[in-house]
Amino acid sequence: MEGERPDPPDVPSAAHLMLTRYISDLQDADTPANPIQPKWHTGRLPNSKQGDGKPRLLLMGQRRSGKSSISSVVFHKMPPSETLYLETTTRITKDQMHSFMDFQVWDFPGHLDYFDPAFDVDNIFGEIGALVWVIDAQDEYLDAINRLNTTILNLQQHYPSINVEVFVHKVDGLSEDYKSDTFRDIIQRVQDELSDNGYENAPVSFYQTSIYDHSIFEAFSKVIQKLIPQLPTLESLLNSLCSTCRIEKAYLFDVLSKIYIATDTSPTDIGSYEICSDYIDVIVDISEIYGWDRSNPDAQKTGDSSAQDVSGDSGNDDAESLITMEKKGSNYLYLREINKYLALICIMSEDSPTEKKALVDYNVSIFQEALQKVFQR
Ligand SMILES: Nc1nc2c(ncn2[C@@H]2O[C@H](COP(=O)(O)OP(=O)(O)OP(=O)(O)O)[C@@H](O)[C@H]2O)c(=O)[nH]1
Repeated sequence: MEGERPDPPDVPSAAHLMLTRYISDLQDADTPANPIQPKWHTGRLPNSKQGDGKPRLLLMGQRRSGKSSISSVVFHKMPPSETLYLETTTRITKDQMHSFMDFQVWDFPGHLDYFDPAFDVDNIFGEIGALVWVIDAQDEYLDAINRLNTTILNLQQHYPSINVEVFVHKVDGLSEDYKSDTFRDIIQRVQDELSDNGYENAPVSFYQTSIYDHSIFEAFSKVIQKLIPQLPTLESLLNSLCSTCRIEKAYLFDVLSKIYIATDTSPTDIGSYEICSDYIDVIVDISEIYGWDRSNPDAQKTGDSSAQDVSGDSGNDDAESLITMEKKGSNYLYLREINKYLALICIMSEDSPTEKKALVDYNVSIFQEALQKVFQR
């Protein structure tokens, strides 16, 4: 299950040169090197009144479309079946998330008209990173689309940089044909309305989601990724790690929410995300039983053996690192806790990855150092 970090192995120089090069470039890592501004909102929130730069996600949509369920399942680990007993939301519910980055999730009651002059529209939309609009695909959705269209058109006039993320939700109960027809129909209706009003390139994206499978986590991963300014740097680091160690797919996960904040740029499929996400559950369960409270400074001072860094790496504040190799069909999974919030999971299909484990360990530790410079916290 766990292994000690070995002495740096005798690796081919090209292998670690590639990653160390990224470290030396990292002074600029906060700002993507590309001078072209990304078309999505980067979470920097230049208009932020508080200037706290904490992206805010708004959850909006019709009554009973599933907004509170999504927030409870993704951010509070509520089992999906328990959402049946959620009460209707009557006031705006604000959740503060403290994870690899701080952000807020605001859950809106379904019946509110946000553009009513009684509301301080600037206070609601002035500082947001993304608007997640939830449509119940099992219900009559024309009203929902009309409201969505009105909202997008309003936003386009006053806050054109806000990402609108449309979740076509509750697709679990639909047949494959009906599901794809509904999805296409919704996209068509929104795009027609936008182009009729001259907004061809509005930042609107669509996802099929359900709280009963991994789709909601995958969709949220993509929403959150657009708010991470360092995303291009993270992707480059992961690409480099994959090519150096011949890893098929690497994900950087936020352990608690199971959102992946970055992956290498090879094609993603939901199957590999599911395997990794289930694996995180296993690790979280095991570390709840056998883990230790790393925030306890006394334990380190007294040299309590239960609080030792399992990696044996005593200079590292985010000390615990966990290495696992497991055979899953023909694939192997490698997990390493990167810091308090993040874990790296790699999928490999080598015949015998144990032979190159030292190389992977070494490169992952370099990746870990690089990441600490990208995410200061
Ligand atoms: N089948 C299915 N049901 C879902 C899904 N997500 C939510 N639900 C159900 O939808 C119902 C309404 O969910 P809520 O989360 O309360 O909806 P809401 O949008 O917050 O509703 P308001 O608070 O009234 O605005 C609950 O019974 C949930 O169990 C889903 O993905 N699939």
